[in-house]
Amino acid sequence: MPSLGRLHLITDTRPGRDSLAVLRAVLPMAGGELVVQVRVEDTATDREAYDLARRVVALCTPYAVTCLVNDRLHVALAAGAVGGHVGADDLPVEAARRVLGPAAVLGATAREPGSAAEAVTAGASYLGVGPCHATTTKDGLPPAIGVPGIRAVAEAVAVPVIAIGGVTAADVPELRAAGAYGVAVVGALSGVADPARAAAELIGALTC
Ligand SMILES: Cc1ncc(COP(=O)(O)OP(=O)(O)O)c(N)n1
Ligand SMILES: Cc1ncsc1CCOP(=O)(O)O
Ligand SMILES: [Mg+2]
Repeated sequence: MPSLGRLHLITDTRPGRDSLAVLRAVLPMAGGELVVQVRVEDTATDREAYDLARRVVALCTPYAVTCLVNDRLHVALAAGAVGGHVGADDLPVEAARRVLGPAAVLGATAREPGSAAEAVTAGASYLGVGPCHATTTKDGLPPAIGVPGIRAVAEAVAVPVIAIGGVTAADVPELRAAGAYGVAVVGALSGVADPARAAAELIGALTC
């Protein structure tokens, strides 16, 4: 299994956002710490997801940056991604692992220690844990678990914990102190004037 980067850039395909422009800005300075997760709206067709994933894989390959696909594991396989990410409404982790195979990177969402440990037993290679803080990026999320919630999961599992939800570079020191390995962000890179600079700040905080 390839070593996992600490900064997970999740594509923002909401209207008015340009996820490929953000990725082009971030890739040249991110080095091995970047993971890109292709995430499309639920209303997107598989063809749209596949087309975006192919473009993201093509952009990531020259930089040896890991590309994952959220939810749609057939798209991950078809597009040549390194793996995928599943949550409670997606394929169960053990089924996702069977689909992707033993060598793939497979992320699973968790928000408390019990389900986190179960996801690892079922084959997750990392956990996306949150929402850490409140966020407007996704509707219908459960309450934020805060840094203590991240710590509780990190203490319960031996795989990398990736904190998600309203995370900025300023949050990184206390998240690392709580046991988080890395962070996954949408708005902290997509909603800013200078994504390359924002990524440099995040990676600096994650690797110092
Ligand atoms: C790294 C990471 N963590 C959590 C999620 C959320 O996945 P899920 O709960 O399945 O919700 P959707 O993203 O599918 O709406 C994630 N995508 N990545
Ligand atoms: C997909 C997802 N799952 C939990 S929070 C979230 C969105 C994170 O976006 P942001 O980094 O902008 O808060
Ligand atoms: Mg999902």
